[in-house]
Amino acid sequence: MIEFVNISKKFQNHFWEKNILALDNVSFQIHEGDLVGFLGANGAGKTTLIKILMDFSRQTSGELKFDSILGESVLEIKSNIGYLPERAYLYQHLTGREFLEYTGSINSIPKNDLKSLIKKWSEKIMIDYALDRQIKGYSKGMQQRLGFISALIHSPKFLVLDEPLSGLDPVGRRDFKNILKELNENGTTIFFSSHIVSDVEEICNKVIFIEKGKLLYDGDIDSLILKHSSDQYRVRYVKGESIETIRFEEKEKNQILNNFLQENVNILELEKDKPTLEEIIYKIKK
Ligand SMILES: Nc1ncnc2c1ncn2[C@@H]1O[C@H](COP(=O)(O)OP(=O)(O)OP(=O)(O)O)[C@@H](O)[C@H]1O
Repeated sequence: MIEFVNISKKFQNHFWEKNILALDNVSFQIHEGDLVGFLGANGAGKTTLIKILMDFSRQTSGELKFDSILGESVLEIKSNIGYLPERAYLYQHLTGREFLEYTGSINSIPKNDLKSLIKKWSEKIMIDYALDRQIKGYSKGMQQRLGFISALIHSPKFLVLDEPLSGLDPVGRRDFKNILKELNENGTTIFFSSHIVSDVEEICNKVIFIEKGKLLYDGDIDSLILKHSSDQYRVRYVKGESIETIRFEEKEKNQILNNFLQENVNILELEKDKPTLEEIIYKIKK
C-alpha cells in the first residue's frame, strides 16, 4: 500500500552547523489492513518520517510510493488519509463542535451526515459533554480527543497518528486503544508512533522500530517474539499459601507435569517462557 524506499533526511539549519541525519536509508512497507506501531526513543526520527509521509516535508533522498488503493491523484490519496499530528493545532476560539464542523466541511462531508458523525464520534470518544465549550478551555487530553475525531471523521482508509496516546489518562489510553483496534478490524489501516512498547505489543500486528534514524526492525510482532523465545516453559502453581514459579526445558516437561498430577498440585498457568516486546527491543538496541 505504502512503501518507503531508502528514505534519508538531513537537516542543516545554518551552513556552519553540522548536518543532522534524522533518517538514514529507511525502507519498509505498510500493507492494507495493517495496524502498525512505530517505535523509537526521543529524537529517533519518528515525526520526521511521518511529516515526509504526509508531504509536509521532503526527503533528502529516497522514494515514497503509494499504490492505487489510496487513489490515483495526490488529492485523492490525501482525502483517503486521516492525520493526527504530535501537537495538533486546534483553533482555540472555536467550540469543539465548530471545529469538527470546519474539519468535516474541508473533507467535503455533507452537512446532514456531519451532524450525525459528530454525535457518534464525540460520544464514542467521550468529549460530547464539552462540544459547546471553547477549545481554549480544554485540557490536553480533551484536545487530544477532539484532534483524534478530526483525523477520522471522514472515514479515511489510512490513519496516521503521531503519538496519539500521549496526554491521555490510563482510562483514555485504554479507550483509544480499543477504538484503534475496532477501526482496524473494520478495515482501516493504521500507522501510529509511540514511545510505549507495551501499548504497541497490546494492539498492533506489526512493529517498525527506529533508533537514531536507522531502521532496526520491521515486521510481525508474533514472529519476533517467537524468534526470541527460549525452549523453556514456565509454570505457576499454588504451594501452600503462596504462588510459586518454576522454569524447565522441553525435555523435562512430561516428567514435571506427571509429578504435579500425582501430587494433585493446583497449576495456575503453563506457557512457553517468552520475552515481552520491550525486552526484545532492549536487546536489539544493544
Ligand atoms: N526542522 C528541524 N531542523 C533541524 N533538526 C531537526 C528538525 N526536525 C527534526 N530535527 C532533528 O531530527 C532528529 C529526529 O527528530 P524527530 O522529531 O523526528 O524525532 P522523534 O522520534 O519524533 O522524537 P520525539 O519522540 O521526541 O518526538 C532529531 O535529532 C531532531 O533534533
